[in-house]
Amino acid sequence: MTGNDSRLDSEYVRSQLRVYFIMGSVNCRRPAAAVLEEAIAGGVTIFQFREKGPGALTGEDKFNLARELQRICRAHGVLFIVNDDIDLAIALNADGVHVGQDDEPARVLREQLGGGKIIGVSAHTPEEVRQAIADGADYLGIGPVYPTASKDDARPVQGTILISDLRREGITIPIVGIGGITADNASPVLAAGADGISVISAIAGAEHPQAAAAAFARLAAR
Ligand SMILES: C=C1C=NC(C(F)(F)F)=NC1=N
Repeated sequence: MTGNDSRLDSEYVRSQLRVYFIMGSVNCRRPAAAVLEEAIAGGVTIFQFREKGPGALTGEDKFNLARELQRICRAHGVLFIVNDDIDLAIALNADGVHVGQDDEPARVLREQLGGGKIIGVSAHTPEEVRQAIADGADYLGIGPVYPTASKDDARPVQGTILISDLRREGITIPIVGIGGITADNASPVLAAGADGISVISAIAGAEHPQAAAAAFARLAAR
């Protein structure tokens, strides 16, 4: 039994971040469960359920889809993370949550979620990074690295500069880059010092999600 505020080993978290697939029903061209099965077969290492935007499911439909996608992740040993919806994460005993700057700080969430859960925080500036680390985040989502169509209120595109600045300053917290990442532009994100790349439409919107995921897995292999 883990204590209410116990944290997973940082190196374990880092190892799981290589190919971070994020999606909800609105991102998929075909049923989300089929897309997730393909993405996992292609080699994604961690999944985030992010049911957001016009047409997103709510209530019981959202809960049922989340539970179906969690079942698929568990069947393949892939971590299942919930975006923003803490109550849903608790109800499903998800492996963790990912929150933005306008959500509760990581230390509060850790109490609510119980021990042994992963808490990821979006950070866009050095100040947000410092605060998230102080609050006990397990990893940071930094971006948008490139222009993105997946988030209509994205912050200004920043390239890989903040990622490389943090590593140059010796900040070692696990980091994933996010925002407009494709197989053609993923390598500079890893070269800048990110431990993984996170992807929505390049996999969810692909004609063949398994092949798309496999391309990222090849790029992200150590
Ligand atoms: C806005 C987001 C920023 N980063 C990430 C992650 F890739 F998981 F770190 N997920 C999000 N939903």
